[in-house]
Amino acid sequence: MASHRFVHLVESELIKLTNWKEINHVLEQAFVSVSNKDKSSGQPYSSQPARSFVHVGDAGALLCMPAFLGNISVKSDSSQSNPAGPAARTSSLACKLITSFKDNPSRNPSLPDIIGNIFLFDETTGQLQATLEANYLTGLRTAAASIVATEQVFLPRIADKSKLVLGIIGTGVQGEFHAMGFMKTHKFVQVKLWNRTKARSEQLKTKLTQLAPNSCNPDVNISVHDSPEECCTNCDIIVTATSSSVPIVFKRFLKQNVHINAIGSGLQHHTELAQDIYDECSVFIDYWNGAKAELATLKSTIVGEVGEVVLKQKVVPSSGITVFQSLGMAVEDAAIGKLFYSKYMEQLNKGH
Ligand SMILES: NC(=O)C1=CN([C@@H]2O[C@H](COP(=O)(O)OP(=O)(O)OC[C@H]3O[C@@H](n4cnc5c(N)ncnc54)[C@H](OP(=O)(O)O)[C@@H]3O)[C@@H](O)[C@H]2O)C=CC1
Ligand SMILES: O=C([O-])C1=[NH+]CCC1
Repeated sequence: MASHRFVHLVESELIKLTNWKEINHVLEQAFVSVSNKDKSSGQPYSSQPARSFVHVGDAGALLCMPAFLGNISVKSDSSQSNPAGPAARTSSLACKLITSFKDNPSRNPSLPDIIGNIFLFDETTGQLQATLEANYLTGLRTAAASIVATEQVFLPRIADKSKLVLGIIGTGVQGEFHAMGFMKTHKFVQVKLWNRTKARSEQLKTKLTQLAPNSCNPDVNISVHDSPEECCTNCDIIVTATSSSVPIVFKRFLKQNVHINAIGSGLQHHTELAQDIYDECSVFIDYWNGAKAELATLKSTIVGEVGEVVLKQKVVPSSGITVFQSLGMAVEDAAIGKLFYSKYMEQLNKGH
């Protein structure tokens, strides 16, 4: 067997390699890959079954998320050494194993709700190439998925993009990654925060205030709110990132043209928003295979996959409420795993 080098990438290493534009670029391709049914089209393609769950009583679950992602560029055309040429294409074979144990944050000492690793394989030989700690990467890729979905589904209908207000409902790990990713890549005049435990949204406000000078709007106003209603008022874009099994956002809280990225999961993956929102909105999803399994009880109009929008196979509404119902999918992990591994190896080969 050919010898090969195996690496384990820990969070401190991954933090140094983080670039939101590159992450959004590979996430967009992950979306495209699941909607592209024509391998010869020159677009990314993928193979990804619905993920499997092993439940540990009521305590938690182990999720197994394998995927193959073909014909992706980990660098955008503009960021490669020869920007005039097409970005080099590669592929990624990966499996994320991740546990979710809802009581972990309240343990002493506290532990994350989700704990995972991405296993990255050589796509020619099948050898294990790398393992990457996946708590940080799951935060990044879930936020990037919401950012790409917002760009595709919502921003085309907004004429003036200079006065946007962002609301974050649930300022845990995911809420924090979403606030940071959106502020790094889009201009907001205000970022509004609400969390069940208020101290946690105050802490995030402090972090975001420090980040603001390096965000798209150094003068952004960051505010903490006492109720989900107060937080959602006047928001253009909302992120719900809680483990609530009962609705916390209702239609009466919302502006007419709002876009919601609903990423949290309680007993079901669609419990954070009230039925009166689902009765009226257009829902976009990450992948049909997952939605058939995990959104079977959702009563709403599912328009299509975000990748179908990128490929112009589905049209987005020109007004009204839109929801990106994010389940999270294995190709997102395969994409971000390959991006970070490639960047790490490139630096290693340059002798850094
Ligand atoms: N779609 C996707 O791709 C992904 C989805 N997720 C899901 O996102 C959610 C958040 O994950 P993460 O940020 O890592 O977890 P954290 O434990 O860091 O945060 C959980 C958040 O949920 C809040 N919360 C929990 N229960 C309730 C409730 N009953 N009412 C209101 N708020 C509540 C917590 O508030 P408090 O601080 O008061 O406890 C906290 O803000 C989880 O459901 C997770 O499964 C995670 C990864 C990927
Ligand atoms: O996609 C993902 O990694 C997860 N979705 C819910 C918990 C973890």
